[in-house]
Amino acid sequence: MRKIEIFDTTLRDGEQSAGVNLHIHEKLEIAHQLARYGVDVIEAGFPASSRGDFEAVQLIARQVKSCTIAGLARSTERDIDAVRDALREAASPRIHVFIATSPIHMKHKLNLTPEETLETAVAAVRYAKRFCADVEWSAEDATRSDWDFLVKLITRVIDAGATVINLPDTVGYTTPEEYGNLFRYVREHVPNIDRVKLSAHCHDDLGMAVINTLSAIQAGVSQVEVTVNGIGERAGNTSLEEVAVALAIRKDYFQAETGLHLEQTIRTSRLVSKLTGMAVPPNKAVVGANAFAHESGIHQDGVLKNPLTYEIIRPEMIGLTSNVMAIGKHSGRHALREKCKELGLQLDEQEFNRLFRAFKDLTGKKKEITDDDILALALESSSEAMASRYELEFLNVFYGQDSISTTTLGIRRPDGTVVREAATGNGSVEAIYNTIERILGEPVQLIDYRIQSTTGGQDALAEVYVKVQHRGVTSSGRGIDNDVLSASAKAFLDAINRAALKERVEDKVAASASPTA
Ligand SMILES: CC(=O)SCCNC(=O)CCNC(=O)[C@H](O)C(C)(C)COP(=O)(O)OP(=O)(O)OC[C@H]1O[C@@H](n2cnc3c(N)ncnc32)[C@H](O)[C@@H]1OP(=O)(O)O
Ligand SMILES: CC(C)C(=O)C(=O)O
Repeated sequence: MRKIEIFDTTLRDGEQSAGVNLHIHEKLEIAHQLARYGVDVIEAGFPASSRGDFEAVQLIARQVKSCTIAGLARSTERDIDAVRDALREAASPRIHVFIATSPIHMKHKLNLTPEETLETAVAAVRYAKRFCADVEWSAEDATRSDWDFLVKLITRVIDAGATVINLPDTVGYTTPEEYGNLFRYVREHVPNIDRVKLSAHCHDDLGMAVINTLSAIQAGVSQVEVTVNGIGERAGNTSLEEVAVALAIRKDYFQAETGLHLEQTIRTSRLVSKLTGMAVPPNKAVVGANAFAHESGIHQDGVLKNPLTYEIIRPEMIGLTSNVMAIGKHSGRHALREKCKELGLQLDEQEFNRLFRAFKDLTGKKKEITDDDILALALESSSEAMASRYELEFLNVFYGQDSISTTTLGIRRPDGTVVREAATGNGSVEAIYNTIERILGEPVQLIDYRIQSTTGGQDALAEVYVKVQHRGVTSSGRGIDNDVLSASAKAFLDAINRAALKERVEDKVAASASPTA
């Protein structure tokens, strides 16, 4: 099994993400976590770019001793001096120097001829080597550079003392096959290539950073430059966790492994997301919130029977405690039954079927179904509540600012007949309650009315509690709906149903207590 070294550049290239600016202590916290994760090299910053970056690299070099600490420098003595000074206390320092090698960069950005670029690169490596044994050299925009020119450059910088040669796909332009072939070409044509490690560094402009990096591994590179959550300049860099987990899961295919403690993956991802303020998209491979969430009934059934049916990565591998059964529109009975078990709900078959129907209805009205929603629906569907109920059949409310609220409402009686009535009130809720009273033909006194939303968000369910007195019996009721007025009507009817139930029980008790003739 080949060992692939992880060169993490979250603190340098990752911090180049637009809008990200890490405080020195945040950088240190990330560096400690990267060390815990087991990366081989931390590129801690670009010391010449600012006082803050210099101090961050210096602090990390002072405190993090289990990894190589690298600092980036342009091919100038001033930049190299800054890296040297920042890394003075590092246990294992690396100076990383770069220069662009593509025609467009040399001509338009550096204003150098290829020959001048070559001489600058060699001089920079030679200078860096005076202070540090470990010198990485990068050919910026290598994938748009002339391959024979690269061969010439690489040969010379190795002679000047480079220990690692990095060929970045700076603008995310290459393809997997092309990038692999570039490394094969360099390995075949650079005579002293055996003296160095080869490194890949990719950007995600065309969404191919990870696959290009994996292709480079197949072509023989032994170091990959990556960032946590794939953050970085423009569309970002190669995502560390995607490469690491791909190598672990497809060990059989890549025949390569990292020294990472993969169970630190989620913790590292969340820390970087929190400190950079860059949210991880829910569908992001490995670390996205949905990466281990199963929604559809057929998948949930499969995973409940054997997780391997739909899960190629075990959640524990990356530090999660379990997968997620997202209960929603596409869920089936197996998943709902499992959820009930998890919530401690004991339902008989009839109650469960009622709950399942109510749950499916709710998914038509509400995007996210929470545990509270299920608990509320289960209460509504219980046998006790279902016994001899008055049920709301339909409800129409007319409300206008300067007019009297009017309700037309239908109730299904326990014998199955539907009674319709209309009434007015000072407000919509009063109009509803007056209509129900009229249908019952007897007064119901409202003692208390409370409303709350069971869940957050715009599509939250309304939960109404009422206390009523009906035929001398006080009882409370509860109604849940995504409409406040329907929930109010349901709560009122629920309280009346419970009052009737109580009355019957009390009658029974009284009857059994009275002497028979
Ligand atoms: C592909 C990459 O990710 S490369 C790393 C990118 N990272 C950064 O740029 C870090 C943040 N940068 C900064 O803070 C600033 O750009 C600094 C401090 C580094 C430099 O700032 P300034 O001196 O004002 O220069 P500015 O950024 O405007 O221009 C870059 C200069 O560096 C030169 N340059 C670029 N790359 C190199 C190189 N590898 N070697 C030598 N010179 C280089 C450019 O040609 C330009 O030179 P010029 O001023 O003679 O035209
Ligand atoms: C400086 C190099 C390593 C780089 O970040 C790139 O080319 O993308």
